[in-house]
Amino acid sequence: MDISEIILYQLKMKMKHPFTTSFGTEQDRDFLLVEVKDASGRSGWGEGVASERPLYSEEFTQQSWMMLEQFLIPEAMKQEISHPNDLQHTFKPYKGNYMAKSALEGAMWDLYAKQQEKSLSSMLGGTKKQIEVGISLGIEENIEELLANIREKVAEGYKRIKIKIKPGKDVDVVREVRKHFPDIPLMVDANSAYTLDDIDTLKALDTFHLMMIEQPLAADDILDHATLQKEIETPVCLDESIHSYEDARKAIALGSCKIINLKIGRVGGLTESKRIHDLCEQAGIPLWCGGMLESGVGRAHNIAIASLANFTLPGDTASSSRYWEKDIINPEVVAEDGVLTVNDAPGIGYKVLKDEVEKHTIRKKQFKK
Ligand SMILES: O=C(O)CCC(=O)C1=CC=C[C@@H](O)[C@@H]1C(=O)O
Ligand SMILES: [Mg+2]
Repeated sequence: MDISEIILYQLKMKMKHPFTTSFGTEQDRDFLLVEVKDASGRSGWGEGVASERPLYSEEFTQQSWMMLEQFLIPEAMKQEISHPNDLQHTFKPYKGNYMAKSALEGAMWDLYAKQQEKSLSSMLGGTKKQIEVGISLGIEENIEELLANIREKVAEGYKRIKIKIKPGKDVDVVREVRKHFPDIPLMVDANSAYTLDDIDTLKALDTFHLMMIEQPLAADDILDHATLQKEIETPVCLDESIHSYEDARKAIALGSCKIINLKIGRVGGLTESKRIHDLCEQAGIPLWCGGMLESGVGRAHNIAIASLANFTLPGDTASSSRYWEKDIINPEVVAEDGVLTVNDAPGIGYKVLKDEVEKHTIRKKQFKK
C-alpha cells in the first residue's frame, strides 16, 4: 500500500447534549484519529472509539494511544501491507485492545479503497444504497424530558428509538413511554446493569413488545444471557459481550441472543466485522450497527459496514447534528426521515476537514517510514 507516514491525533470535542447510561455521563468526547498517508499523498482515516474512562469496556483513550504508539503503529510500519486484511495477522500477538486496532485498520481500509478508487462500502461487499437509522437516547432525570426527546426524534423520522435503562429506571419508564407511544419501534439498552437475580424485572419488560433488550447482563457473559433468553420472549441483543467472530459463534451456538449489535471498534475492525456479518447471515441472526458517539470519521465507517445485506435493523448512526455543533467531515451525515444514503465516492466518501481536526486536537504524533 506504499505507506509513507502515520499520524495519531487525540481530540476533545464537546457534545451538544450530555449522554447518560447505566454507567455514567459523557459530555466531552475524548477520542483518537489515525491518518495513514501513502507516497502519492492520499490519506486514509480511522477513529479510535474508546472513551476517556474504562466504563463501557476496559479500553480507554490513553490506553489506545499507548497501544498504537508503542506497538501497533511500529508493527504496521515494519511491514509491507498489501491489503488491510493483513493487519489481523500483524496484530494477532497483541491481546485485546480492539478499539486501538480498529482505529489503525480502519484508516488502512479507507486508504486502500481510495487507492482502488472505490467506495469503502463496495470494497466491503455492501449492497444497500440506503440504510435506515434509529437513535439512542440517554437516561433523563425526569420522564417528561425523555418523552419530549422521543417526541422530537419520532417527528424527525428516526426508524427506531432506543432508551437506556438501569435498575430503578426501567419498568416504570418503559410503561410510561408505551403509554404515550404505543406503537413506535422501541428497544432498551441496559449496558450490563442487571444479573439473573433481576429476572422478574427483565420478565416484566417482556410485556411491552420491545424490539429487543440490549446487553442486560454482565459485559463478559454469554452463559447467563442464554438462560435469560429462554425465559423471555423479547429478543436479547448482545453488545459488550461480543469482541470477535469466536464470541459471536459461541453466543449463537448457546442461544445467548437473537440479535447482535455490531460495533466495528469493539470487534477490532472492519475485517472482523465482515466475518461476523457473514457468520450471522448464515445463522439467521440479524445485525445492526451500534454507535460510540463517533465523530464523522467513525460515523462514515459505520455507514459503510451497515450497507452490508444482513444489517437488517436500524442502527445507531444518527445525523452528525445529533451530536455536534459542527462535525469534522464534509458533507455532514444527514438522515432524512430516518434514512441515510450510502456515499459512493472513494473510501469513506466524506472529506475530513483538517482545520476542524486541528481545532480539537490536544495531542498529535507523527510516525515516518
Ligand atoms: O448514538 C450512538 O453513537 C450510540 C450511543 C450508545 O448507545 C452508546 C455509546 C457509547 C457507549 C454505550 O453507552 C452505548 C451503547 O451501549 O450502545
Ligand atoms: Mg449498547
